[in-house]
Amino acid sequence: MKIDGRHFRTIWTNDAGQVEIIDQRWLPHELRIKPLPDRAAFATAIRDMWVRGAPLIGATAAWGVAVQMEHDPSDASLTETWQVLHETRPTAINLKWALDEMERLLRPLPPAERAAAARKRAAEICDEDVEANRQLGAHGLAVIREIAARKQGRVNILTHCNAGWLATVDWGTATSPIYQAAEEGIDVHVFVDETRPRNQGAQLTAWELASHGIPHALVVDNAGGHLMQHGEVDMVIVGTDRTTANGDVCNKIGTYLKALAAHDNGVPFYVALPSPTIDWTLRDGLKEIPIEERTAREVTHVQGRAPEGHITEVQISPDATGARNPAFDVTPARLVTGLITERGICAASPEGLAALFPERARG
Ligand SMILES: CSC[C@H]1O[C@H](OP(=O)(O)O)[C@H](O)[C@@H]1O
Repeated sequence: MKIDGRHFRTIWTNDAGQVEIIDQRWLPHELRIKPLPDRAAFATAIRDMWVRGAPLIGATAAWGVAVQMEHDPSDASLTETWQVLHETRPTAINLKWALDEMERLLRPLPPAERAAAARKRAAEICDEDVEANRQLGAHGLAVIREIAARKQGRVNILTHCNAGWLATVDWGTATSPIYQAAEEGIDVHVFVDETRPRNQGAQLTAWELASHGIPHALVVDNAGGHLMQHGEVDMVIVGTDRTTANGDVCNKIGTYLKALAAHDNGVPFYVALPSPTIDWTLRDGLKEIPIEERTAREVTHVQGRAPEGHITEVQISPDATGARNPAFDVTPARLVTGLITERGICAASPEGLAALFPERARG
């Protein structure tokens, strides 16, 4: 999407063929571009959330394999790279999807052919993500159009965390319908959950929407239920890091609470996802999806811009206070109104997903 009128993706190759990314840790205050010269840099970028968001994690991993094949295309290197990148973060299934894609392509090839093939496939994965998110956005747009027609007025949408273009290669998932609705002239307004502890909403989603001139308001994570009780939310739309074959949705911590509030107040709760985010092997998200536990420091400290203008981190709790930091939770399918995919919208159920992905239903 555009930053000050200039089109960006979140990951790209520069004129010298080097992979570069937006280092999202410094947004919204600083736009820092970083090269990723080797496998270690790719692993650090994913693990330390220079890049984050399920589709972008997958795309970054694919490029990480491609860059490593230019350094060492041996079988051992391919095996080790799968392992090194896979262990960076456990929850987003796109990481394993992308690594498996690269493994399936490269393993049968002679090592001498692997680097070129890997680079080609990594670029394809990025382009496929952009197109899938554009397509799912068009499907999600229909939901927003229907609400706008019914209300004959502003459509108020609540979203949690950042499932924007910064979480993907471009367009975003939850934000793609919003961008397309705004482009069509529909009056949309977005309540942006700050999304503690890392504030992806406050720092990333708010920055995205502000950059695109989309009306929005930042709210604390605990305000969503109140807004829904008072009829101020027409729909909730979020992304996901892994959705099971029966429609259970794993997403940033706090999503489940929004789904409960939406269900209690009759507010439609949609999840936007490209199909690499579906884990077809799982049917019980609560029991089977690994939930990443991140550092206590992410909870006990918060990052921001100091009055002097530099970015800093401050402690918000007593020295003696520890913290738990589960980074995701699972929303059961029964609380999900619909899944918005690149192939259309379906119920969060095995039947719904099978209707859109019959090749998967056949196993
Ligand atoms: C379109 S996937 C976005 C998804 O990823 C985020 O997690 P993180 O920032 O920790 O990578 C969050 O769960 C978003 O909904």
